[in-house]
Amino acid sequence: MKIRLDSVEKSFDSFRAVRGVSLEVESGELVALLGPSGSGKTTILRMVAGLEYADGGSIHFGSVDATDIPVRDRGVGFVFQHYALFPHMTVDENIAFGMKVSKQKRSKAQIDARVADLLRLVKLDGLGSRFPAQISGGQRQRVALARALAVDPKVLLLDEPFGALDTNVRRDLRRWLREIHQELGITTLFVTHDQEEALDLADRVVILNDGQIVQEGTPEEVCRQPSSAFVMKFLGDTNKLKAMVTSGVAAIGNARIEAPGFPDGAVDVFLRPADLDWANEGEGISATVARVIDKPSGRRILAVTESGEAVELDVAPETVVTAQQRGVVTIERARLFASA
Ligand SMILES: Nc1ncnc2c1ncn2[C@@H]1O[C@H](COP(=O)(O)OP(=O)(O)OP(=O)(O)O)[C@@H](O)[C@H]1O
Repeated sequence: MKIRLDSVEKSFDSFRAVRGVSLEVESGELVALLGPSGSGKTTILRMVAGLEYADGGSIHFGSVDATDIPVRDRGVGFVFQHYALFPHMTVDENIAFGMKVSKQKRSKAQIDARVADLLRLVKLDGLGSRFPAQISGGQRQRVALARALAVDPKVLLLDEPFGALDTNVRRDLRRWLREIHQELGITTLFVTHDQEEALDLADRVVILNDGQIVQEGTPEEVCRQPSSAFVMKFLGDTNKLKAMVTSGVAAIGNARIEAPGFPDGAVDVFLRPADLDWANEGEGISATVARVIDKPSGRRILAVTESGEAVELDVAPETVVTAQQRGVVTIERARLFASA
């Protein structure tokens, strides 16, 4: 089922939380809404769910205008970070709950069979008679997903479903969610403020700031072609350095970066740590090492340029470098944006 939002607006008193958001989620697609805290992600999801009404614009499910359809008739399943399971019901009973109260009548045998299928799907076979307090946080969120799927939703809405879990469990769960999505193909809208999670999981990422979409595209598109300094900074660690453009070329240290279309004058150069390297001499930005931090994936050098700007760069683990050493930061890739 395709979801289409057309110029959707939502204000709380005089505060415009969602400002003219238009968005399409194709049938079977998994789209992540990604943005900093307060950017309007949850409000958009709640409007799609029917838990909040839009002040303006429209929301379509397929060809049906769903804007005024109440939540129970929208055919959506949702999982929220703190949408707790019913503590007094077993895992089986939690999963069966939606089917028991649904308008669509099912026999006990049908419900039991469906619960068993879902338990297998979320890899919790054998845990059906436990209570929520007797399983882990990650397992609870898997039960919450099984419960959401039990009533065959047309659309699945997930709001930071793994937000309260630790990093390793989150990583496992998103791989698992990706597999389930591939198997079931339900149109899914996933809210997160975690860039890695969005890029790892989604077919398409929609980046929000201040209630507006600032960029959307595949993970590859938004990573390779960030449309603004905001997106560049939001998607991952980056250094911002000043450079001067003359005749379409930006000069930074003794390195030169193509700057087509930029007028002469100051420009902001954004450099990801992984797009920089360290050399004893050569073309680049002269700097002095302030600190070296060893990480499982390599070494991060914190350096200071001759003009006093801090630069962080990720280098291979075998790079020989020590604090106070002078050298050159070499540039493999850079992004330029008009000076802020
Ligand atoms: N019921 C409400 N009453 C008043 N203001 C609200 C209400 N719900 C949300 N807001 C405000 O609307 C803005 C957007 O909130 P929303 O929860 O959609 O953001 P978010 O991007 O999901 O943030 P987070 O990642 O922190 O959950 C925020 O400034 C928030 O304070």
